[in-house]
Amino acid sequence: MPPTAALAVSDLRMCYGDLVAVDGVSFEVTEGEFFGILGPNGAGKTTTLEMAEGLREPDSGTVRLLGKSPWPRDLTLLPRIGVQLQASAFFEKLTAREQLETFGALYGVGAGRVDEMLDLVGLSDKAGTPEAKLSGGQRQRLSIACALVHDPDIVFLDEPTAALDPQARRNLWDVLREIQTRGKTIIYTTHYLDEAEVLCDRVAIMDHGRILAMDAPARLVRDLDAATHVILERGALPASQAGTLPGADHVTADELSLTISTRDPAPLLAALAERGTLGGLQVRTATLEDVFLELTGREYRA
Ligand SMILES: Nc1ncnc2c1ncn2[C@@H]1O[C@H](COP(=O)(O)OP(=O)(O)OP(=O)(O)O)[C@@H](O)[C@H]1O
Repeated sequence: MPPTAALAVSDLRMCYGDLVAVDGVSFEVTEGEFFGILGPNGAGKTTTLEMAEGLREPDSGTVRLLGKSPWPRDLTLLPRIGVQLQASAFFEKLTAREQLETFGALYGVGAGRVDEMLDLVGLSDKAGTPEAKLSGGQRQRLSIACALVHDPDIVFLDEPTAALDPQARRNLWDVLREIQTRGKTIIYTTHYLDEAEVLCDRVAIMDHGRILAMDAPARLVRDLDAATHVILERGALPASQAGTLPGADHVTADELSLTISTRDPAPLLAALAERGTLGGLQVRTATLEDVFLELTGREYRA
C-alpha cells in the first residue's frame, strides 16, 4: 500500500498587497515523516505553514490535511493537529504545569498526560516554576509540550529553535527526535540549514516564496556532486607534494592549513595515511548551505 499523505498542498499562493509571499508551493508529507521547510528570513515559510495548518486562507491552491480541507476551520481536525506558533501565548502568572493543565483541559486531557509531557520535554523539575522565570529554551520546550498535550497525529512547529543558544538548540533536537520516535508527523520551519540536515527526513528549500529544491538532505548534497575538502595542518606536507597525491584535484594553502580538494577521497586519504600525515586532519564535505549557494548563486544568510 502506498504511504498515506498526512499533508498535501498544491500550488499555494498568498500575497500581502503587492508582495508575493508564497508563489505556487506544492509538496506532500507522509505520515511519520519529519519534514522541514527551510529558507532565509522572509522566504515565505511561516505563511506556507499557516496555510497548511488552516490558520490562513490561501489566495489560491489547495490544502489536504489528513485528507480534509483545514479551511474553513474543520473542528474534527483540531484534536489531530498540534500547532506551536513563533510567539507562544501563555497565560500570565501560571507555572509550567498549570499552563499545560490549562491547554490540556481545553481538550479534556487528564493530569497524567501533563506529567508525561513535562517529562518528554525535560521540564519535570520546572513544573512549579512560573512561565516568566523559564529560560528561552525552557519556554520553547513548554510551548512544544502544549502543542502535544492532546496527543495529535501531526505537529506543526514554526522555528522552534530560533534564538536559542547552541546547547539549548541541541537539547531541543533530542525532544524533536523523541516526538518523531513516538510516531508523530513533524512539519517544521527553520532557518538553520545545519539543523535541518541532521533532523529532517526531507526538506523543502524556499526562497522568495518558491520551493527551489525538495528531497532528503543527504540526497540534495550528493546530487550537488561537490568536491570534498581534506584539510591538513600547515607544514604536514609541502603543497607541491600534496598536489601529486592520488585523487588530489586542487591545493590551496594559508598560514595555518593546507586544503586539498578531491572528488575521490578514499585513495587520497590512504596516501596521506601511508605518509603518516593524518594528525590534525579534517574532512569537510558539502552541506545544505552549498546546495543553497548552488541554487541561488548567493551565500546562505539566515
Ligand atoms: N501580515 C503580513 N503583512 C504583510 N507582509 C507580510 C505579513 N506576513 C509576512 N509578510 C511578508 O511576507 C514575506 C514572507 O513572510 P514569512 O513570514 O512567511 O517568511 P518566513 O520565511 O517565515 O520568514 P521568517 O523566517 O522571518 O519568519 C516576507 O517578505 C514578509 O515580510
